[in-house]
Amino acid sequence: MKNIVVTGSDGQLGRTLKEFAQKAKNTLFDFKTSADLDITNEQLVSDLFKNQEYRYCINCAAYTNVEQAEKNPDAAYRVNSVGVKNLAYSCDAYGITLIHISTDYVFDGEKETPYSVEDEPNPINVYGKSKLKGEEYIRKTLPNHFIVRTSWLYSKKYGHNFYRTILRKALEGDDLRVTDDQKGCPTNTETLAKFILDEIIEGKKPYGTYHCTDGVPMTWYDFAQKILNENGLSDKANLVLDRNYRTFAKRPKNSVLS
Ligand SMILES: NC(=O)C1=CN([C@@H]2O[C@H](COP(=O)(O)OP(=O)(O)OC[C@H]3O[C@@H](n4cnc5c(N)ncnc54)[C@H](OP(=O)(O)O)[C@@H]3O)[C@@H](O)[C@H]2O)C=CC1
Ligand SMILES: Cc1cn([C@H]2C[C@H](O)[C@@H](COP(=O)(O)OP(=O)(O)O[C@H]3O[C@@H](C)C(=O)[C@@H](O)[C@H]3O)O2)c(=O)[nH]c1=O
Repeated sequence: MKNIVVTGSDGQLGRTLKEFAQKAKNTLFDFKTSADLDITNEQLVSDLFKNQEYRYCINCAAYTNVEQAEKNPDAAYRVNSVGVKNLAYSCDAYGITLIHISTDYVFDGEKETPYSVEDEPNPINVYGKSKLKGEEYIRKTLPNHFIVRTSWLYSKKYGHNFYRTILRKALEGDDLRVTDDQKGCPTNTETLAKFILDEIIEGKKPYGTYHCTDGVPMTWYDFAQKILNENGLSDKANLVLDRNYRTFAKRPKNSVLS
């Protein structure tokens, strides 16, 4: 029997894992929302991990608001760096394997070709820097870890993401102004959940860093077009290419992961 705790379980990835967990055999899942377990509270994390017999911790908890992170870096670092450090520390103390999710935004986007796990990170925004720090704490303190970087994550059903924002705006009849100045691979949370459960946990991959995406590079504008097509809204919606779409945070021009 595998005992798995999932932190940040009310986010889009956490909720997808919860759905998949219903089909998993020989596995006991313990889903912890931010209200159940605040990963920034070292004592709470330690007390929980000490008293349970977890074999894995899948960390889906994160500060993911890229724009807000620029305005409130402390909040982003607290969750994405200090919170992750707390998890790594307690995982090490109680013999738990940490499966941690990271991001394409650890790269600066200056490379012309896809980024491999061997490429040197160099984040250009606060969110990316805070996530890289989290990765570094894990590598420093915990040998038994998996760091899985993904990109442009979306769920059609749960949470806040580009897919659901574009769909909502289109259905409300808003004009869609979307940039094409970045290239990345949109990734469905279902792909990532399967990778974690089937390939990492069941497939027994060696510890280390992995990239997991849906493997089809595109711009945000291409992605918006795809979302409209998929939902039969291409003719009705007004999608406009807007290279001046204003954002506070810098984002990597190319963050395609190989
Ligand atoms: N979204 C994306 O496009 C991408 C995400 N990733 C990474 O994938 C992982 C999953 O992301 P995703 O599911 O999209 O994220 P979401 O923003 O959907 O969910 C994050 C969850 O973390 C919780 N959380 C925040 N702070 C804490 C805390 N201190 N303690 C415990 N829980 C907390 C949130 O709870 P609450 O809402 O209550 O604050 C929320 O339920 C993250 O590591 C993210 O960095 C990587 C690449 C792309
Ligand atoms: C909603 C919207 C965004 N955009 C632009 C802004 C930005 O440059 C780009 C993406 O915007 P978003 O704010 O939706 O996505 P963003 O927050 O940049 O998404 C990122 O989230 C973090 C958590 C990650 O780890 C990354 O992999 C990535 O998915 O598209 C438009 O041009 N038009 C729009 O209507």
